[in-house]
Amino acid sequence: MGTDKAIDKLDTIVIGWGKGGKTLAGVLARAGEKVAIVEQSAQMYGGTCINIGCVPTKTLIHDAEQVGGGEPDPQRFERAVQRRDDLTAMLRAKNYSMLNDLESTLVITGHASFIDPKTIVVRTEQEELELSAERIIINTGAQPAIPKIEGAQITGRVHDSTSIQHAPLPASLIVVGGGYVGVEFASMFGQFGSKVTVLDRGQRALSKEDADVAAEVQSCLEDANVTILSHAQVNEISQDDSSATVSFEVDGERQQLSAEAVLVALGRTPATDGLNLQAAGVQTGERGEIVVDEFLATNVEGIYALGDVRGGQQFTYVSLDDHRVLANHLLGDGTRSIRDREAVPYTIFCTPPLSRVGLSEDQARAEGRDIKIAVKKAAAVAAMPRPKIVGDPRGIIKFVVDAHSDQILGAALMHVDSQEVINLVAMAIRVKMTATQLKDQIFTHPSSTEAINEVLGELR
Ligand SMILES: Cc1cc2nc3c(=O)[nH]c(=O)nc-3n(C[C@H](O)[C@H](O)[C@H](O)COP(=O)(O)OP(=O)(O)OC[C@H]3O[C@@H](n4cnc5c(N)ncnc54)[C@H](O)[C@@H]3O)c2cc1C
Ligand SMILES: NC(=O)c1ccc[n+]([C@@H]2O[C@H](COP(=O)([O-])OP(=O)(O)OC[C@H]3O[C@@H](n4cnc5c(N)ncnc54)[C@H](O)[C@@H]3O)[C@@H](O)[C@H]2O)c1
Repeated sequence: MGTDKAIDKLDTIVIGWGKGGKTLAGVLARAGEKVAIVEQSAQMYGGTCINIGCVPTKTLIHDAEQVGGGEPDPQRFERAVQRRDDLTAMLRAKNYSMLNDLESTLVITGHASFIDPKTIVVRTEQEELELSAERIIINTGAQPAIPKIEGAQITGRVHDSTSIQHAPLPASLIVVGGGYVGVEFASMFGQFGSKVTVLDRGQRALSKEDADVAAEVQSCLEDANVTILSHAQVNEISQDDSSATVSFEVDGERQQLSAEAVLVALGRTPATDGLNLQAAGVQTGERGEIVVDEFLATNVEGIYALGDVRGGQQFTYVSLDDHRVLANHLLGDGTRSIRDREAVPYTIFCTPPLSRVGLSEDQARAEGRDIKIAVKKAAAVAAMPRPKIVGDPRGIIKFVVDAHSDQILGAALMHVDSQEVINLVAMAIRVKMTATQLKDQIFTHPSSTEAINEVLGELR
């Protein structure tokens, strides 16, 4: 698929098919603009989320949860991989036609780089194309960070989050990095039967979470065949025909572990290499991120950036909201800004999922706030039969509330369906609902949401 339409003069070029950029391309085209979207790989129409990020990983996690541990079953894993591939192929094709079917949108498959502030060159499989437009929007996402660890190059038994999705089910796996990617893959492979060890340099697992919440996650990971080693500073990775070995230090003591495969998950770096931003004069920051103002404008007139490439929180829904800010700035009344976001929640899809919004107890205390806490293990919530019905009553539910105003400051929900319930809590925070008002809402039954009635009754 390449350039099958001729559009004489472009108004906007979008570089990279990320969530925000593709949505904005559609909005601008429907508003009458002539738009080109440039994506470097036909396997990436639709961007990271649907091809190598959220959707494929959550599909595998869902299927792993149906297995729930035991001996590795490669055939079952292969069936899950096939289901994932079918789903991502369907979404990729749909994404392609969503833009390509628009009369005034040109889809170009090739790698883009700047020649000057209004012009890019696109290297397709067949040719080099020069494209110019008054407005250029950069939405090239992020890529796995390459750590300064000897032997950490992605080859053979050493993987990043993309390559491991195409590797056979390992009997044993070492995950370097206990962040989102590390925890999700550890939990997933553990439930498919791999013996998993996570090495993280943090003081304890999930060190950004309160100790009681992190302990619950760690306990559920242990149920899933996963061991977490904290304070682990990885120095070297080596591999041969049969295994890979990771050398690391814990409190100055040198240790080694071997496994069939290693996953390196040490963050994602804004994808600005190869864009030749100097030719356009676009300013970047310390991590290579494109520097933008609150309306997503770069320092160069007519050039904007959105999504992971501009630094900030790396979530699909943040990239999507970036598109709302930019659309409002370009076509609307200009009142939206990335600074007006409040209570942005997140979910780490371990099993059961951990979802968070706002302040943790530790953060609230560090800010010197006078707070009340409500906390209960999910299994102890009498009026929440849903997790028991679906067979996983594990987890913890915690609310942090201002002792004087009764405003909800934050929540940590770790239980079945928490990825849904957290959105309701986030909205309650945004509309400034008090904890008492939220506690007394009517919720459906049997649902996971109704735990809120009981847990918020425990505030003290
Ligand atoms: C394994 C994994 C799981 C994740 N799970 C979640 C999750 O559950 N929930 C969540 O919200 N977020 C998740 N994320 C993060 C989320 O995927 C990203 O934050 C989001 O996809 C970023 O979107 P974006 O709009 O910045 O661009 P992307 O979707 O990253 O798109 C950028 C596109 O630009 C293309 N490109 C790059 N350079 C060029 C160039 N020079 N020329 C042409 N094209 C180029 C790339 O090929 C890519 O398709 C996950 C990420 C990973 C890696
Ligand atoms: N469910 C989701 O929303 C989801 C899922 C996956 C990824 N993501 C996004 O992708 C981004 C990247 O995820 P990630 O997990 O790669 O990065 P991350 O920043 O979340 O985690 C990296 C981890 O590696 C550890 N670390 C760093 N250097 C180390 C070293 N040398 N030795 C040992 N440990 C080290 C850090 O302490 C940290 O815990 C996330 O920030 C997130 O925004 C989101």
